[in-house]
Amino acid sequence: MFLVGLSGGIASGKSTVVAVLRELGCAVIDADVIAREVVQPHLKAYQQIVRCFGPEILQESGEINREALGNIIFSHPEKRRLLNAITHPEIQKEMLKQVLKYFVLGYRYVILDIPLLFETKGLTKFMKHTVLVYCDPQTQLARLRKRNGLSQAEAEARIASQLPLDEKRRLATHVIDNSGDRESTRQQVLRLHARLEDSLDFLWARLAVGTAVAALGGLLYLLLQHFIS
Ligand SMILES: CC(C)(COP(=O)(O)OP(=O)(O)OC[C@H]1O[C@@H](n2cnc3c(N)ncnc32)[C@H](O)[C@@H]1O)[C@@H](O)C(=O)NCCC(=O)NCCS
Ligand SMILES: Nc1ncnc2c1ncn2[C@@H]1O[C@H](COP(=O)(O)OP(=O)(O)OP(=O)(O)O)[C@@H](O)[C@H]1O
Repeated sequence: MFLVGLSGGIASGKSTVVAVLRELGCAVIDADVIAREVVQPHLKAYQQIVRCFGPEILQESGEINREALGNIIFSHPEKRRLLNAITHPEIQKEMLKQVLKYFVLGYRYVILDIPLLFETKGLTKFMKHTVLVYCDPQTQLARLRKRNGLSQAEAEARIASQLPLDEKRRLATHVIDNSGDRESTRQQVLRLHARLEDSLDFLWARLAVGTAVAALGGLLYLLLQHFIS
């Protein structure tokens, strides 16, 4: 089994690409979804967040007010580091559990959608492939502002809280450019999917060659034994 790390920048189109991969039957684990699950009331991370950020980041229901927490952490790097230190270990544990689940279910590769893949030290070494969902800076800013209803300054602060996409682009083994329309992105995802499936064929071919060589070696050994004795 191998892992494929998928990343991008905020609002660069990761979910849009993942939707196509899921349609194609791929197993995908979404770190943003897990990040929401691990901060449910009464879990360890929830209690730590309330202790560090105070009850003002809670909704009346007791759940975390994500908008309020986002406003704090995207404008204060030290608060962001604190939130990351609380949530990331829990997110990583849950992701590992889900990888094992897919392994047991017989999936031969799993796609991990991790927004901070390239920012998190040592994470890419577990990935056979890394995919960057790229988007040009003006389009990224416009899509983020529109989706989240943010001012120019708020959107820029969120983008600046991550490594620039041009830098991530150099670190990835595959790039999907989502600056254009959805159909152009879909075509690129279909090509990526074909390559992932091809690398599976390559793995099976290596396994088959390895088995054949071992079998021939065994046969040769038996023949030699027969003729020597
Ligand atoms: C700050 C929070 C409450 C904002 O919640 P909200 O529902 O508004 O946004 P959502 O979770 O859907 O994230 C949207 C995008 O923001 C970016 N983002 C989220 N957290 C961070 C972070 N700590 N640093 C930089 N970018 C981040 C990512 O690109 C992500 O895809 C939430 O993102 C959070 O709890 N973040 C900390 C956990 C984390 O690092 N998540 C990223 C996946 S590992
Ligand atoms: N090719 C496209 N053309 C037009 N709009 C798009 C395109 N791709 C994505 N969008 C829109 O841009 C916004 C961001 O896309 P998406 O949610 O896929 O990004 P993301 O990287 O998953 O975001 P996040 O940072 O929240 O995880 C969404 O409102 C989406 O509908």
